[in-house]
Amino acid sequence: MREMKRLAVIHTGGTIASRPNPNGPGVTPQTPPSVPGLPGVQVTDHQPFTLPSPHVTPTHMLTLAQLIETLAPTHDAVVVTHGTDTLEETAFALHLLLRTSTPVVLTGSMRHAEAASWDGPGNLLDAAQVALHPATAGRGPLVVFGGDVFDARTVTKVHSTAVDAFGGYPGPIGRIDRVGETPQVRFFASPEPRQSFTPVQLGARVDILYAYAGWTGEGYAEAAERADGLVIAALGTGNLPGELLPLIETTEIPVVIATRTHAGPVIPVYGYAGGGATLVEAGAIPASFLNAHKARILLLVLLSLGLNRDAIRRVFVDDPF
Ligand SMILES: NC(=O)C[C@H](N)C(=O)O
Repeated sequence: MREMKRLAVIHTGGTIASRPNPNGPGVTPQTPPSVPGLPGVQVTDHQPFTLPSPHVTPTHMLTLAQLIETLAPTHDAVVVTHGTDTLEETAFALHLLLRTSTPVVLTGSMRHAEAASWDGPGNLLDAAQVALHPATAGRGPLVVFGGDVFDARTVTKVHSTAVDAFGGYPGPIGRIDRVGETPQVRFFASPEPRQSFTPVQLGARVDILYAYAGWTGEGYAEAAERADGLVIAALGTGNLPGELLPLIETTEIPVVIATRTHAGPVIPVYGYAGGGATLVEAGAIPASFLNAHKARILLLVLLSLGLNRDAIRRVFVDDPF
């Protein structure tokens, strides 16, 4: 007889666990969903916390990583349900923190359990079947949403209400569809080597500043004073107004430059004051393809490990992550 597969489902809240609030306005996370129809699979449910994802912090992400590491040796796969607003930050944190090779898939929903168009059960079944599929091993944590399979490094929420809420350049790395009840899982990319980091806490403070036309550095000095590291969602390939250059030159803490555009890398092209080449010369660290909020997660992991600015630069610039 074929052995039952073991799937751990970790519920953390979000719209997929939400319904109208009986005591007040709006919808709130209440009851976690169950995975619909998975014959031959033994499912165990875990609920480390039940939060709307805007309330999820890096400390919750670390707790989740530790729970996954304890469940992984006795399970074939792990699914995490999560609110969609910060799902990509948790997915990327898990990408950095997890050492296990047990497949981990995150999902959520855009419509709550009492909405006619609730997308929770479909996404949850998709996530479970992708997680249990043999081709999923070795890919690091994935996000499955609307049938698309995304890499944790590149996935981003691209729509505030649509059911197909996730995308991100260069797009999905796989897809799940069904013929009858049989899942058809296809991947379009090969697994890549990853390194993992093991901080015991994520207590560093990293603030994000958002660049705009006419920014002369408002808020920069205060942020540099209170934080252990800064990320700037900069313009284009990683450029800023000229007024920012002297501020960055005199900043001792790591300053990471991401782009506020929705695709493409940060590269040191421009040599005018505040251009990317001058910022890198002034000590700023380019975030490559990471968006600002994922660059923040990497920076706070590295700061929490006690790495200095040069070591942090090496991880951002040289190492696969
Ligand atoms: N669709 C969702 O899950 C959004 C919700 N505000 C959350 O992130 O918790």
